[in-house]
Amino acid sequence: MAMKRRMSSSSQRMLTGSTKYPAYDHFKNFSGDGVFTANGSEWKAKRASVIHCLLHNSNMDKLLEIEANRVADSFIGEVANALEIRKNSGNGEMENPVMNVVPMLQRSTIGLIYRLITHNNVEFSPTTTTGTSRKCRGKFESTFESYFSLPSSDAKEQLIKNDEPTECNFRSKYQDREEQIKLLLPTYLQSVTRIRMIVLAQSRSIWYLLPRWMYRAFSPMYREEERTMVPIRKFAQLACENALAGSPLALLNQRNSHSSLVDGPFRPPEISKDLLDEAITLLFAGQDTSAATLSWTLHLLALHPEKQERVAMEIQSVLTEVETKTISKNMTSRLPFLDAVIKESMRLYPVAPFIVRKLTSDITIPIDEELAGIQKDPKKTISMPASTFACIWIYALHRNPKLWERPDEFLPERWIDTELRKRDLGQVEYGAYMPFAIGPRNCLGQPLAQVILRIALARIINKFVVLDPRFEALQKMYKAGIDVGLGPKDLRKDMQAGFTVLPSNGLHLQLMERDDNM
Ligand code: HEM
Repeated sequence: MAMKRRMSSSSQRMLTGSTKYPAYDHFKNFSGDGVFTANGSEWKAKRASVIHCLLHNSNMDKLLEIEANRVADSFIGEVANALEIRKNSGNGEMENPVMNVVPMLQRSTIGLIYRLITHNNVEFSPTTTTGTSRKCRGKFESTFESYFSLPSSDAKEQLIKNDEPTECNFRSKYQDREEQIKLLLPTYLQSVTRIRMIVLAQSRSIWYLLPRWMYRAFSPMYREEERTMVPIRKFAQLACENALAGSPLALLNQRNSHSSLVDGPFRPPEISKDLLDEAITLLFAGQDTSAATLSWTLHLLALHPEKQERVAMEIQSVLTEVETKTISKNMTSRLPFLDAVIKESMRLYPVAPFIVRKLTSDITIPIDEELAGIQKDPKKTISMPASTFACIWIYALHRNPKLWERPDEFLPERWIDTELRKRDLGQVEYGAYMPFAIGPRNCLGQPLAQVILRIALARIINKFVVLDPRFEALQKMYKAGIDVGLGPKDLRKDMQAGFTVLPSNGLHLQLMERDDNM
């Protein structure tokens, strides 16, 4: 075990003594100089500001609970809508239509992050008429009203960009922008899906090695990137303009770290470039990763109905006890199997599958775990001098058979109290598990993501049985005595290449309402 620990801790050492500069310069056209791409003291100041304004925002915990429940409500509303459309189009007899849940999850999660950072109450997906968000709102009425209602007359100053409106033009301006952002949403989501691929393609091309000005002057890829960025910047700009006082974006706007005014062709001069870059970063980081992780988790649960049933029973027992439909952050601590399912899904499908850093000092690491006795044989190590670019392939680390028992299996049980747990938790401690990265540049949104994923998944699984029609067909054949030699692992989806990964060609599932859902 000691040897194994030393091996996995090499990634920890690389991440501690390293910088993103200049390895992430190809992200700069996308996230500019936001916290994701900034470096040195500028990055430190930005990270401190974002953490302060986003995570230490008063009432964040309550808002997060409301919003995570609302992700599920939006998703449930989308499913109901899709079923209705199918019924009206004459396919009503088809009891269990197959639907691509990825765009549904993308729309649900963008609503969450948009509202969290702007406090502007826009709904991007259709909600259920019996939606629990309404009940939830009742529970946190005062919080919700103060943060999310249309501003009343004395709240005029709440907009960041306030050109002294009268009551009347204030309302219409506000509603116009709300309308604009809803219209822009489909194009925004298509564009962020595309930009993930362009940025990755760039990092794999000759342009990555050439000066940035050459890329901008001569590369057709740059022109495509610019075209793709137009709706992304516009969406972020509207988010900044719609942000209400006290919201993370409004608070960031007041901080030195984010208030430099730089003019540009795509933004009004009132909004600093720094704020716009941060809005682009947070909207993407908060939406894409959560939607992708929820998609992969539903994918795995559909291929493992017995694990899905165990999660459903666990949720049901907690909900029955407290007689509510909404899930609170506290309740998630009583859902250990759900927690294990999410951890295991992020082990098999870390949605940011690799990260890159430039080393700031020389390091020596063992080249293989069996060779980890470096003191005995110094030749079996590899030295990496300062300035080396090191890529940590998180996906491979999470599936390394020398670090994990049965690495390719979906085994949530490994995170529960068993022999496996003892071993695998040891690996976590020593850096063999890092879906949120580790070190100073780890994910700052991790505390939010943990709550969002748990609440949204619990609500969705409590509402629906999630089925993969391919797996169902396989089961039927198996019952009929036809063995085609395929198992759940063979039905796993490929990852669509991008700097974050979604299931390739979407995720087509059947969602069947649970008879016993509360
Ligand atoms: C399932 C959800 C999430 C996963 C798996 C995830 C994963 C990651 C990973 C692996 C990194 C390091 C990337 C790199 O160095 O290349 C990162 C960084 C980051 N994440 Fe997340 N993330 C998630 C959700 C969020 C959320 C909800 C937010 C904020 C709303 C967020 C904001 C950020 C930011 C700002 C950084 C850059 C931090 C820095 O460079 O100092 N993430 N995330």
